[in-house]
Amino acid sequence: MTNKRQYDLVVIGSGPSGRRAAVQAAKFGRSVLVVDKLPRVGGVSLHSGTIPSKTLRETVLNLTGWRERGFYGSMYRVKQDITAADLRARLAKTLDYEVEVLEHQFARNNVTVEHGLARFIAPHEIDVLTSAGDSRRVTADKIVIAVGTHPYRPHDIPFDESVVLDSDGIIALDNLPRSLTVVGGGVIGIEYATIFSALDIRVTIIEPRENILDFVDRELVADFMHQLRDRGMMFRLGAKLDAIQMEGRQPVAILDGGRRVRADMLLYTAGRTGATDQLDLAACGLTTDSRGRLRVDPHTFQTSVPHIYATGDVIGFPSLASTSLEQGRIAACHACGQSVPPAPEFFPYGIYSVPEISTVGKSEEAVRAEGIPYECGIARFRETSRGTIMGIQGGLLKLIVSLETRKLLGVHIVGEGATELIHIGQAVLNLGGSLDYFIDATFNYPTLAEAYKIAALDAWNRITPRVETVSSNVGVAAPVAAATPT
Ligand SMILES: Cc1cc2nc3c(=O)[nH]c(=O)nc-3n(C[C@H](O)[C@H](O)[C@H](O)COP(=O)(O)OP(=O)(O)OC[C@H]3O[C@@H](n4cnc5c(N)ncnc54)[C@H](O)[C@@H]3O)c2cc1C
Ligand SMILES: NC(=O)c1ccc[n+]([C@@H]2O[C@H](COP(=O)([O-])OP(=O)(O)OC[C@H]3O[C@@H](n4cnc5c(N)ncnc54)[C@H](O)[C@@H]3O)[C@@H](O)[C@H]2O)c1
Repeated sequence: MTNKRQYDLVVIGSGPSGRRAAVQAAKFGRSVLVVDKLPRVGGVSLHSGTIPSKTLRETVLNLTGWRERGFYGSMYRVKQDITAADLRARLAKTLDYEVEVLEHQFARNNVTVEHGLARFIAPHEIDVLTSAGDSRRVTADKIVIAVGTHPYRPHDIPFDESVVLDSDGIIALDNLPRSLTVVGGGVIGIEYATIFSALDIRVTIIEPRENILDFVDRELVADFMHQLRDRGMMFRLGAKLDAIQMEGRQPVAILDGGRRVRADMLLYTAGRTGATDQLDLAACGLTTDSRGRLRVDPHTFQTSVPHIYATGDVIGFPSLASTSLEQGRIAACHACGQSVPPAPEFFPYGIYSVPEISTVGKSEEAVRAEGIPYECGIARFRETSRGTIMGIQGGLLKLIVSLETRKLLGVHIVGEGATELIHIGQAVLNLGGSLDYFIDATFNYPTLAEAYKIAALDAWNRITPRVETVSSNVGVAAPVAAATPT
C-alpha cells in the first residue's frame, strides 16, 4: 500500500537530536513527522545507550552499597546475591517511564510519529517501511537525519549475544559473569568495565593505545587508573587483539605476541558506525565517510544538500546525548528560518564510570601544547568535610588557570558527584571568570563543591609570591606566607 503525505519537516530518528529538532520545529508551528525504525521512541540514547547504562550504574551502586563502602569496608553489600534480573528490573521501569514522557511531549506538540525504516526516494521524498510491510511515502520541505550509530562489529569477532557481546547486548544479560574482558578502553568500555567491577566481577581491559581516555587530563586518568588497579582491575595497554577463540563456553582474547586473556564473558567496544547504511543516501545526493558519518556545516548542521540537515552521533564528534540535543535545536531553528545565538565555547564531558570523571575546558596537556603560562590547583575530596561525612576516600578536583590573566582555563574532576559538580566550573569558564571567583565566593558548608574553593586556594598559594619569614625576638609568630585569603 502506498499513500503520500507532505510535511514541513521530517526527522529520521527519535534520539536526543531528532526529538529536540522535532519539538523545536513544532513550537514554530511547523507540521512535523518523526520516523523511527524501533517500536518505541527514544533512540539509542534511551534503548541501548545513555539511559540503560546510567540506570545499570545506579542500580549497581545502590544494590552493592558502593557509596557506603568507605565506612563499612569493601565487603559491605546491601543485597548479597545480585542477579541479572535485579539489574533488568530497574531498567525496564526507567525505560517505560522515559518513553512515556517522550510520547507525551510529541503528542502535546502535535508531532506525528511513525515507526518504520526510512530511506530516501528523492531529495524531498522518503519511503517509510513499517514492520507490517506497508510502504508509505512522505515528502518534506526540510529533512533532519538523526539516525545515530550502531556498535562497530568486525566480521572476525564471534558475537553470539551470550558471552561475546557488544554494548547493545550487555544490557540484556541473563546471567552475570564472574569475570569479564572488555576490548576497547574508550568511554563505553571504561564505563561498563568499572560498573561490572563494582559488582566484584574480575575485569580486564584490552586497549591497543598506550592510554585509556586520551582526551582526558593525564593527571586525572592516572588517579582514576590507580583507583581501578587498587580494586583489582587489570589493564592490557598497547595490546593489539589478534583473535578471539572459544574454549568451551569461555571466550579467550589472543593478543599480539600470544598473550591470552580468558574470562566468562567478553564485551567488544571498539567504537561505533553511523547508521546510514539503509538510508539510500545516493537518492538524495549525499555520501558518508568510511564509518558511515555525514559532514555538516558546524554552525547550521546543513549537509551539502542544503534542505537536508544531519545532527547527533551520525555527524561524529563529540557524540554525546547532551550535545546532540543542542544540535537538533539549532538545526530546527535554522530550518525554520529562525536565528540562534552561537553556543557557549565550552561544554562538559561526563564519563559515568565508577568513579565518575567530568571535565570542561582545556586539559593541562592542551594548555602546555598551546604555550599558555598556567598554574594548577588541586583539592582532594577527602579534604572536604562533606567527603569525610560521606566516607569518600578517593577523588580530586583540579583547576587550571592562566598565570597572566588568572582566568579559568579548565576544570577536571574524578570522584563522587563529578558530573554534577562540573557545571559550576562550566559556568565560570563560559562567563570568562577567574580564580578570584572561587576565592571570593562563599560556598555552602559542608559540600563537595567546597573542593573548588580548596583547589583555588591551592592555586593561589602557588601563584602568589611568598613573604619570607621575619624572625622576631619578641616571640610573636611571624607570617610564613603572603596573607592567604580564606
Ligand atoms: C552505551 C552508551 C552510553 C552512552 N552514555 C552517554 C552519556 O552518559 N552521556 C551522553 O551525553 N551520551 C552518552 N552516549 C551517547 C548518546 O547515547 C548519543 O550521543 C545519542 O544517543 C545520540 O543521539 P542521536 O540524536 O544521534 O540519536 P540516537 O540516540 O543515536 O538514535 C537514533 C535513532 O534513529 C533510528 N534510526 C536509524 N536509522 C533509521 C532509519 N533508516 N529509519 C528510521 N529510524 C532510524 C534508530 O532506530 C534510533 O532510534 C552513550 C552512548 C552509548 C552507546
Ligand atoms: N558518558 C558519555 O558521555 C558517553 C558514554 C558512552 C559513550 N559515549 C559516546 O559514545 C561514543 C562511542 O564510544 P566508544 O567507547 O564505543 O568509542 P571510542 O571511540 O570512545 O573508543 C573506542 C576504543 O576502542 C579502541 N579500539 C579501536 N579499535 C580497536 C580494536 N580493533 N581492538 C581493540 N580496541 C580498539 C580505541 O583505541 C578506543 O580506545 C564516544 O565517542 C562517546 O562520545 C559517551
